[in-house]
Amino acid sequence: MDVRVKVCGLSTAADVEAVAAAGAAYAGFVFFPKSPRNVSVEQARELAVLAPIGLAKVALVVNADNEFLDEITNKVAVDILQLHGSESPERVAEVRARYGLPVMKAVGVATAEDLPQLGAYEQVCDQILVDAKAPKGADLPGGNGLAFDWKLIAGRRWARPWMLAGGLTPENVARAVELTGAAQVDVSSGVERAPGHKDAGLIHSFVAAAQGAQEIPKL
Ligand SMILES: O=C(O)c1ccccc1NCC(=O)[C@H](O)[C@H](O)COP(=O)(O)O
Repeated sequence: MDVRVKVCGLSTAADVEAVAAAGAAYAGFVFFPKSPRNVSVEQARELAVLAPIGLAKVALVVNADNEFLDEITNKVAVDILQLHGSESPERVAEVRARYGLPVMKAVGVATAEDLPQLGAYEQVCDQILVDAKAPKGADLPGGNGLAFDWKLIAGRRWARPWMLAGGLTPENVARAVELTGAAQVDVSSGVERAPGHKDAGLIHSFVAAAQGAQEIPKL
C-alpha cells in the first residue's frame, strides 16, 4: 500500500532532514507549551523553510485562539492546521474559513462510544486524525504513545481522508495498517529515543514499515 506518513513533534533541523529523507509526507510542529515537543513560532518558522517541496508542514494547536493562529499563519509556512483540542465542529469550520488552509481535526477514540464524533467532524474538516483518547488527567491530549483497539475502526471509511494515530511504532505500524486499512498514519513518541527527541533510525524504520504494509483483503 502507498501509505502516507506524518511524523509529529519535530523540533530540530536534523528531525526535518530525517523525515524528508525517510519519505514521509507530513512534518508536524507542536505549539503546546506543556509538550516536550513544543516549538516557538520562531523555531517553527526556521524549521518549516527546511522542508522540501512535497513535505507538508502541519501546525498542531490545542484550543488556539485567533490571535495565536494569526501569528502562526503569518510567520510560519504552514500547509495544514491540526486542531488537537476540544474544538467544536463550529470552531473547526470557522478556522477553516478564516485561514483558507486545510484543517485536520483530531478525534480521540477509546471505545465504540467515541466513534459518532468522527461523523460530526467529517462534515467540517479536510482530514480526520483518528487518535487514541488521552487518559483522564493526562497533561497532553495527544502524543502519549498509547494505542486504542484498532478493531473498533477496522474497515470503517469516512467521507474525508483520515489518518491513524496513537501508540504506533516501527514494530506495530504494518499490523495497524493491515487491520484498519489506513492509508495514512501519524507517529510521535514511537520514533523518539526520549520524550521530545526524535531518532532518525526509528523514523526511517517506521516509514519503511508503514509503506511495506499490506491491507488485509476482504473476503
Ligand atoms: O505530541 C504532543 O506532544 C502533543 C501535544 C499536544 C497535543 C497533541 C500532541 N500530539 C499529537 C499527535 O499528532 C501525535 O502524533 C499523535 O497523538 C500520536 O502520538 P503517539 O502516540 O505519541 O505516536
